[in-house]
Amino acid sequence: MAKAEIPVISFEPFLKGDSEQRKAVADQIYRAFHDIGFLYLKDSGILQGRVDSIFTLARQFFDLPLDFKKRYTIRDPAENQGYSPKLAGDHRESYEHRRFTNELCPTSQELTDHNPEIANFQVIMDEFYKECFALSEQVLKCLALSLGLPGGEHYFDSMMERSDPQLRIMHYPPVPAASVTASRGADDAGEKRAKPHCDYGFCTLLFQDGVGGLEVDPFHTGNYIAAKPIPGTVLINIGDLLHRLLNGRVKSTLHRVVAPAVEVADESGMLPSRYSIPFFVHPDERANINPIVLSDQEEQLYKGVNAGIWRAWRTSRFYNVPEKEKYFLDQLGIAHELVRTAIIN
Ligand SMILES: O=C(O)CCC(=O)C(=O)O
Ligand SMILES: [Fe+2]
Repeated sequence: MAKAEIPVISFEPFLKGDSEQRKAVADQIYRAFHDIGFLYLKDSGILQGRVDSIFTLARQFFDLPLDFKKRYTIRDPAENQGYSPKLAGDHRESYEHRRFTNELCPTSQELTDHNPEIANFQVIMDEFYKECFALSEQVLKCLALSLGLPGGEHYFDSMMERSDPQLRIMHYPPVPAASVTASRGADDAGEKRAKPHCDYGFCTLLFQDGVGGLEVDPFHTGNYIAAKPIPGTVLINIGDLLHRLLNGRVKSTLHRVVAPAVEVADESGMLPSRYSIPFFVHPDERANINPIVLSDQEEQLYKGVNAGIWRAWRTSRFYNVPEKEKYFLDQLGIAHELVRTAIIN
């Protein structure tokens, strides 16, 4: 069994090196995704200053009055754009930003009326989005290169050209330490901020603040390990759709977010808030995700699915809309299979 440790990989030789160096990085990346489904990428090309400014923007946005934020509430789970107040079971609020659809994005005028410091929300989100998008394309190239997929490193190009990933800014509000102690069960690491789940797209780039709490269950045995924030890195993990497309070669791994230890409570008994910024990479919604087999002996482990219906199914589930969830699941025709984990979001 592979070691339960999330590796730190430098991307620089891939970005600046010759073909041999690029292949060596691609192989390290594939190995990490194969073994554990998570890795930390350093020297990714995304500058820390850019990451810091998006965290500042997130804090400013979530500090706005709830009534104001609710004006931009997500209307349709399949569209998945806009603000989302705390959902049952989780302790977080979020805002989703897309590439092509941002009707629920507050304008600079609307924002500055409330806080003169938050101008250019959309511009800053769009710029960060572009950097995350470009990095995710490079990471997919690594997988294609390492596995020798048809078309070489361009294997994913057609699936990404019109793809519409989602950049989420997320705020976990402070938690009363007393509630964490009260809810702690024998095998419970404390009040959960995000329940255990696998991501459902191709892969996720995650930026987190210094508070910590993200945990990963590498072998789905219930033995969670901490995915601590490492400054200057991007944490990247595989989602269910890429696990399917690569016929199980890379792992979509369970993870959750727990509250900090009660010892770090402030004098009023509150545990600190937390901010995180995931970029969920989804392929073009028209793409058919047909598990790839690389030899005559290899069997397809999963049925092919349409990427758009898959995403609509999983977002309906995430936002608790059971009738839509059932509708899209029926269209996929995979009810009998219900992915590899019992717990999904
Ligand atoms: O907040 C985090 O660190 C992780 C959040 C997460 O896993 C998710 O939103 O899918
Ligand atoms: Fe996640």
